[in-house]
Amino acid sequence: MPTELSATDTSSTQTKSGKLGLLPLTALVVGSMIGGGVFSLPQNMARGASAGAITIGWLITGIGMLALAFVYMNLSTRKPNLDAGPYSYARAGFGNFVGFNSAWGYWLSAWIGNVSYAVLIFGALSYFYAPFGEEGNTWQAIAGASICVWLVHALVLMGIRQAAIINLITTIAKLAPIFLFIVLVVVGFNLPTFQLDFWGKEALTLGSITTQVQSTMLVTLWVFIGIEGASVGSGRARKRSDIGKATILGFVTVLMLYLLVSLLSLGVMSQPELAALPAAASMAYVLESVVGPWGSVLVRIGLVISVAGAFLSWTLLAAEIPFRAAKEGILPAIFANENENGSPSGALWITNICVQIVLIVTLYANSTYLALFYIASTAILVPYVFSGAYALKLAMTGESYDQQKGRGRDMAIGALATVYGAWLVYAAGPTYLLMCAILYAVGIPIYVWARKSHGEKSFSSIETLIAIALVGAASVAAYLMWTGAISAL
Ligand SMILES: NC(=[NH2+])NCCC[C@H](N)C(=O)O
Repeated sequence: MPTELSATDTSSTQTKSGKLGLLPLTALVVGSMIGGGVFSLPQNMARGASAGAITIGWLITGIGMLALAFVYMNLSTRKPNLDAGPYSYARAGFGNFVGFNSAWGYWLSAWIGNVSYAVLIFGALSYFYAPFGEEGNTWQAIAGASICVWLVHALVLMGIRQAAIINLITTIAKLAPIFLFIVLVVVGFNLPTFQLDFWGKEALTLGSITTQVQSTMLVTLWVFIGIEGASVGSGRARKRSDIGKATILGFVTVLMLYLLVSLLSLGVMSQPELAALPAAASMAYVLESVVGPWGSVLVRIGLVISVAGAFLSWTLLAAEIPFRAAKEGILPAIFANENENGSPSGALWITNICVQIVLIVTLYANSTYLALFYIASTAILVPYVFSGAYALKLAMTGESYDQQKGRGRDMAIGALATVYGAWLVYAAGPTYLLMCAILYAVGIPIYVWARKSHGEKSFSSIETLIAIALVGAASVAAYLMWTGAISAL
């Protein structure tokens, strides 16, 4: 195949079984990002921000996330052997301990996100069976969620993979209600409602524009998680040039859908009204106010199918990442156990036991979908920031570049993605960062255990410093939680 010889790209993965054209590739990109977040966007965005601030929030996210999308696209062609996702990039660029934290953080985010999915599904079902509760965290909901978790667990142990047919059904289930929502809400759109307090100056609770924009950042991050998976499909592209096009096309499509869902809602209900809606499945309430109860039913059915599909994908991923890391000696060997069906059973068991524990915590702490996905969003920042930084490092050192061509551009993209990541760390705010520090600190002994069992040294001198800082932050966090000064859940 001629593509194999093209000058700057070192990848050979694109040439294998060139199958997918531009449209299916784009669908793959779209599908990897849209999951459950979109169904709650109207309330989640409006709860702390006005229409003006929300627009700025999407603009910043659009630029930052596109940079990240390019980073992954670039890295997947430049380093085709590093195919275990963000974790392998962090490790290649910054050593074992950073690599470990990247895998650990990605794993945390994946399964905590799944807890939020479980709560979201049962919250949506409360319309049909009230005892589940609008937040999906009553004992009935948690019992139902637990049963579903172990059902999916059993299916994956039996060797179930994400089948094309499941993908197709869930893609239709998520896109159909979104399109219909947009069309119907355009009809119900009322310009004066939309223009009401456009910058949130009159609302006493919203604060400055920066504060408002900041309040949207964990939400916009959440709905774009999965962007790192978009480059995974690149190995199946028919034409190499389609990969870039599909990434941009898919990305812009998703951004447009999110923008429309969140902004058009502000023309149906005012910002304070939206903010007062239940956080989970708020799209259902908005559509119901335009077309009546069937709108709510439609959104909820779409949500359940879409999120169930996403739950399965993220269960597979949550097991796959630690499985790979364990195979490379970065996590304890138990994560690398496989059963006779070729499923990563060790990682799967550990993951779903964690999911079960946090589901129970959710019941007692009365945690919400919002709080849970805020933690999942914050947790993924480490793998994201280090992916950007790795792309930046490659472009700066010239490693994997045969010539100067493209280095300047890649440096800019890597820098942009890293800066966006750093801004997100700031925007996440101390509560969620401290909460995550505890979750990351728990990983340290596990890392030491993994290295010890391989008879290897755990930390270099700089890694020791990182570990000490992490333990320090976690201690502060634990103390503050103990005194009740912070509570994230
Ligand atoms: N279970 C997870 N960790 N999911 C993360 C993906 C979130 C996805 N972007 C969504 O909007 O739903």
